[in-house]
Amino acid sequence: MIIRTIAECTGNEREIKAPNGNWVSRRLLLRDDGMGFSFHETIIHAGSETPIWYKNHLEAVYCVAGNGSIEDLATGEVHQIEPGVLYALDKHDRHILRGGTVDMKMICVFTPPLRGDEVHDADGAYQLHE
Ligand SMILES: CC(=O)NCC[C@H](N)C(=O)O
Repeated sequence: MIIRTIAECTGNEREIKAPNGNWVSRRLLLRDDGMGFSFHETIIHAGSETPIWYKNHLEAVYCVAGNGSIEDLATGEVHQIEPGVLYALDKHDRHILRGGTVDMKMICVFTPPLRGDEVHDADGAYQLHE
């Protein structure tokens, strides 16, 4: 059994900050934990705008605090995000994630699991690692 706290994933190699400052991700479960997915708490900063395209991963995201929106770039639809809202990128959906008036706290699950040091590339994707 794995027991891990958010404090243990803060201020060390499990905490990854976006190079552009838009988000911080605390990675509670990673590939080496052997669960088959990774599990993160991500803070999306208020007012930020991040184009994302996880072409190599599926991601589910559940909002537990704050507000913002997600724009589906295939349809142009914009969905508001607030606590209790989940979105799942089941089609590797290209999107723009926007922070709202206050920081958003999201719980994120990735499959395949992240190794831990990933940051977005120019397309807003994470690379796959062997
Ligand atoms: C919601 C989202 O994808 N934000 C970017 C960071 C990502 N969740 C991560 O934890 O690496």
